[in-house]
Amino acid sequence: MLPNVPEGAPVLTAAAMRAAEDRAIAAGSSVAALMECAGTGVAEWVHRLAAGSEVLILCGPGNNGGDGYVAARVLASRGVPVRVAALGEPKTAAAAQARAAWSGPVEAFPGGLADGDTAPILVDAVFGTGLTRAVDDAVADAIRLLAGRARLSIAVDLPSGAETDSGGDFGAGKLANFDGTLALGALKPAHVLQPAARHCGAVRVIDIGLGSLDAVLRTSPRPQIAAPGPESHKYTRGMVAVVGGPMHGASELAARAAYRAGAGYVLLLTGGLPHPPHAIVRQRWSPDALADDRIGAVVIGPGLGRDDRAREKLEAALASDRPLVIDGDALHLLDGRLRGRDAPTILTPHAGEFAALFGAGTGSKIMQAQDAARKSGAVVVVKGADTVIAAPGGRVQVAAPTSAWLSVAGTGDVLAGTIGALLAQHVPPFDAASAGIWLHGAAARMIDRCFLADELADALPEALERAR
Ligand SMILES: NC(=O)C1=CN([C@@H]2O[C@H](COP(=O)(O)OP(=O)(O)OC[C@H]3O[C@@H](n4cnc5c(N)ncnc54)[C@H](OP(=O)(O)O)[C@@H]3O)[C@@H](O)[C@H]2O)[C@@H](O)CC1
Ligand SMILES: Nc1ncnc2c1ncn2[C@@H]1O[C@H](COP(=O)(O)OP(=O)(O)O)[C@@H](O)[C@H]1O
Ligand SMILES: [K+]
Repeated sequence: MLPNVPEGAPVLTAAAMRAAEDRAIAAGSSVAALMECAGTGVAEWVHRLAAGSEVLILCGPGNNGGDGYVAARVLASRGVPVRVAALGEPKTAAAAQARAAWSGPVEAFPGGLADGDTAPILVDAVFGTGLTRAVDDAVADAIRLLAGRARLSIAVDLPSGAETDSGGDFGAGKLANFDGTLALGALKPAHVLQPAARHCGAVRVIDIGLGSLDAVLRTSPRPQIAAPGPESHKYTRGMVAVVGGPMHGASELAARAAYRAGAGYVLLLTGGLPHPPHAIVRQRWSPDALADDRIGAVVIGPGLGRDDRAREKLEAALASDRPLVIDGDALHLLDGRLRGRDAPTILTPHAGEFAALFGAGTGSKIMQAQDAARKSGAVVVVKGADTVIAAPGGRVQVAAPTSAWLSVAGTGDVLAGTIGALLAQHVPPFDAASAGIWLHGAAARMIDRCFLADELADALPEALERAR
């Protein structure tokens, strides 16, 4: 049930890490002192996890390798059997110093080790945040082979070959899968962005003495959502209007999810005969249906269609002063129409909808989401296995990885309804998006097997219980 990365934690790019390191050094620390902290922290985790088994540490030429030498020395001093294999000589002063303090032998890597001469515990300290170009095939192949054969594999700071800021793969599809990654000082984007994130295993942060970190980017925190009090009634709990269209199932899912996420009243504007769940109030669409002041949020897009009638509904929703969640089909009809809208607006595109709305884009998913939020003036949720939430003012979060079982039809509709429920309770739009994604992900993690989107909606109350 625990997420694979810490929640509400700062996420620093390679440049921000260097700046934090510079600040620590200006305040009296040194690269060697930070490396000593990092390597000792790694050794403490490995000592606990190795339970006496032999550890093989692969060291690269930079400071990531330096961390590896420190860890080797500390582990050996605690009686753990350790072998070290290095990719060449250290190129930095701190790494050279760390290697000089390691009194054991240093084997050549990849060399003979590529044949699979491994140990039960494999520690990858080959490359970290300093990697700026593709890793040689022989090196990437060897790390993958050794990690695959180990009983437990741990990456120091990052899986070697991960691109720190974009989560890309400098290993040309050869990144190894690790059981765990020990992030030094702070999380980096590669711990939460795909494809790198899926190679990290469980990520834990080691404090290396950088002090408090002021990061724009964070992982989404666990929200705190209060249970209704005695003064609550159905309208104070939030009234959500879901604007439906020809694909009824999608808007039904959004409406059901809105209730399950705590809304007090859900209005489904499609018409049709009553059918379960009867709590959903069904009304025919009319352009003045959104005039009801009690409506706290409108969800539009799931099952809306893309015809003239859909356009007319979207126009009415945009013209209203109600907070909006715009998803699915409605995203395809937007055409820059958000301009001039003052009420809170949240866009929830998946990658295809995002590209259709904002173009192919360059830079990391985080930068693209920030850019889209700035241009549109809306909170933008770019969905996927690494969901990014960005606000027009620059605030940005990445959700902790959840469950790949979410990759099934209708889960986006459930998300739109979930966010709508929080928005209708006057939660500010960025926080409503963040909390909605957390509840959605927690529900998926709790089921943790193949499910229907309906079942995901029905698991939301249990997720709500965990957000108190
Ligand atoms: N920031 C902090 O606060 C602290 C950071 N610390 C640690 O430092 C790490 C960052 O260290 P780093 O900057 O020395 O870079 P690192 O990741 O070891 O790799 C770069 C080295 O590899 C080389 N190289 C690059 N690409 C290559 C390739 N394709 N194939 C082969 N070689 C290649 C490159 O050499 P080049 O040829 O480019 O001169 C360079 O020598 C960070 O992740 C953390 O573990 C802690 O110790 C203390 C506090
Ligand atoms: N591989 C995956 N791992 C984790 N979450 C995923 C994955 N694929 C999709 N999701 C999540 O599932 C939801 C799918 O939404 P969407 O693509 O709009 O589906 P639909 O339109 O069918 O409802 C999003 O919240 C997305 O983040
Ligand atoms: K590494």
